[in-house]
Amino acid sequence: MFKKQQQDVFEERYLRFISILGKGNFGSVELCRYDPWGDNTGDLVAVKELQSNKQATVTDFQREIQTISSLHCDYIVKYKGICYSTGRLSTKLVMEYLPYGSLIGYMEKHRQNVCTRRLLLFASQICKGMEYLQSMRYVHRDLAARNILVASDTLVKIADFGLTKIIPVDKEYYRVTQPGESPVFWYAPESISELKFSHKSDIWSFGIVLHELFSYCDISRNPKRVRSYVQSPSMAIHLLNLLKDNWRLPAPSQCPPKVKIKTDFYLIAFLWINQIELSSIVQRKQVHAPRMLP
Ligand SMILES: CCc1cc(O)ccc1-c1ccc2c(C(=O)Nc3ccc(C)nc3)n[nH]c2c1
Repeated sequence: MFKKQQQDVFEERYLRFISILGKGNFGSVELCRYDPWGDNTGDLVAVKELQSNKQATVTDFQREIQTISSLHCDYIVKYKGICYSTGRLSTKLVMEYLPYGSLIGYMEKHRQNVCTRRLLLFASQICKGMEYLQSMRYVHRDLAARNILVASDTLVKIADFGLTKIIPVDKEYYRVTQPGESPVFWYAPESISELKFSHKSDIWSFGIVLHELFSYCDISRNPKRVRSYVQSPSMAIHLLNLLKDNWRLPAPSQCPPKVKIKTDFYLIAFLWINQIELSSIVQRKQVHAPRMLP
């Protein structure tokens, strides 16, 4: 079923369940310790098990494993391997464990200590992770602060590749057949209206992530027009009409003037399209880029 490399295969008998980390696209994520010596010195890992055996989900899960195992980037959560249950009744995806959890939870806990420089550092790391994904012709399709994980106070990584698709060589976009649970608030207009996904729609989602970042992931700071995250079809139509009337998310109120780009808060995403390093614009704007910015 998968190309097996020795270090990729984990033995179920050494995978010790610790706790549930969360529930994502068609699977729950568990914190486990892979402890072959049985002395609690093994590594902590994040494990996703396929919950349902619907064929379509099995195929999606296999695609997720093929996708994540082909990605090697400092700003993307690292694949560690797979674990077959006895009798191969189920397969588990084993990933590196990031101890600080999602960006949303991190901001709730550490918001007072996160300055503009750190937000720009996180934005540039997400940007670089997405540039790498784009270079591999992948479209993430679910880029949102909830799918950004925090490895340390100075490092974030892109996670959850359950909806990721590869753009065919002869095409510029991927069109999905069924909408599924659509996080429309992060969707570009063409993704809402035509289920079309491309590098450009990922960049649109990146713009929404920037808004989340500079709102410190505080949902109460969203404009009244699109407060609810309800994924109802009527919400999708409402949002699409707003966007067609050229309404855009305003830069968050507490966004520092130095970062608030006059033309459009999406300028940072524009830099991505043109492969311009965020750090160069930050320096040009005399925004004191964090020392950590490469
Ligand atoms: C295995 C599922 C998956 C699939 C994929 O394609 C890409 C990434 C992941 C993934 C998802 C979640 C995590 C986590 C975490 O949730 N960590 C944490 C830490 C602390 C707290 C409070 N909550 C949470 N760590 N590594 C993770 C990798």
